Amino acid sequence: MQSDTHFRTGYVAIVGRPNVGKSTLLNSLIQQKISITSRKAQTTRYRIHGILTEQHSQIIFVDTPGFQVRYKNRMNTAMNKVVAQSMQEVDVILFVIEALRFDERDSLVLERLPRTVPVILVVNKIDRITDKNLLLPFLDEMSRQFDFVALSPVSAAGRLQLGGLVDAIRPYLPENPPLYHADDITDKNVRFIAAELIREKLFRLIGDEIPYSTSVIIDRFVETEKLITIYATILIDKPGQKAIIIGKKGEKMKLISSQARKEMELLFNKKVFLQVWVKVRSGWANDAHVLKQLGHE
Ligand SMILES: Nc1nc2c(ncn2[C@@H]2O[C@H](COP(=O)(O)OP(=O)(O)OP(=O)(O)O)[C@@H](O)[C@H]2O)c(=O)[nH]1
Repeated sequence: MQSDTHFRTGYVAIVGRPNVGKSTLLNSLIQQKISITSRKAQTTRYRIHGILTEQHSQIIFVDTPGFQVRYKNRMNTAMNKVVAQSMQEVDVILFVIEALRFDERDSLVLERLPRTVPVILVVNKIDRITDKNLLLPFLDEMSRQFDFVALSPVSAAGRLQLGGLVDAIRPYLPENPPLYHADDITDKNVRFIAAELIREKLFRLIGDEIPYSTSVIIDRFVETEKLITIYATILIDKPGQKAIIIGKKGEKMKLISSQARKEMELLFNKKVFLQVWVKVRSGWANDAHVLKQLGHE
């Protein structure tokens, strides 16, 4: 039997430009839907821990937000700070790019990688490659750009070669006992997860009309033995956005609430009563008080 002293536990940051599949990768690795995914860019706003516990190791993933370049406000500054900070503190960095694609936005992230932490290049979406002969030269070219400790081609969505990625991470984790119970999937509290689920439904069901500056606050979260009661508010910038979110006869809002509630019930394994309001809060992304409620400062 292997002694406990050989158990490895460490922190891993997932970085990369928006839309390369960081959230999908995290979800596939921990096989739980915690981090928000969407076809749109820049939907991840928080630092999220996903935990993968195996027989001899525990990997604590930090899902960092995409680099915010579109809008300049306090929210983005706070987020960039989170990215920089989480990159310094971890044991391994996964730098995620798309297969056969490396543009200046990837390059911007690459330039900001610390030299003091081992970096694994994760080449995602390999399921999309039609000519497999192109992969090797691409990996070769990438390995010239930075001193990666490993190159790991995967498909996060297709769950291809994820075991290889975990094997590449493991040697760089320090020998430590596990920090979390094996059943823990995240150290974020349930209020946060509830807010993320509502936000994901917003992005999925409203489409392009909904700006990225929209956010969700959980006003009340009461859990009893049989039921969780949640009151949430969707904060929007402009009064005009309210009608879009609520929809004709409240149809959109109903759909958002009921889909979010169903997922919460699955995840929390309990009946959920969910009430969602929409409020206009002009310029909220610059409001220090709101940022604090969202856990940014
Ligand atoms: N074909 C394919 N699509 C993928 C794969 N992984 C992710 N995607 C898709 O790529 C899109 C972006 O994925 P996300 O996981 O939200 O990307 P992200 O990097 O977390 O994005 P931000 O939150 O904007 O930083 C989604 O539509 C995913 O379904 C993959 O392995 N193959």
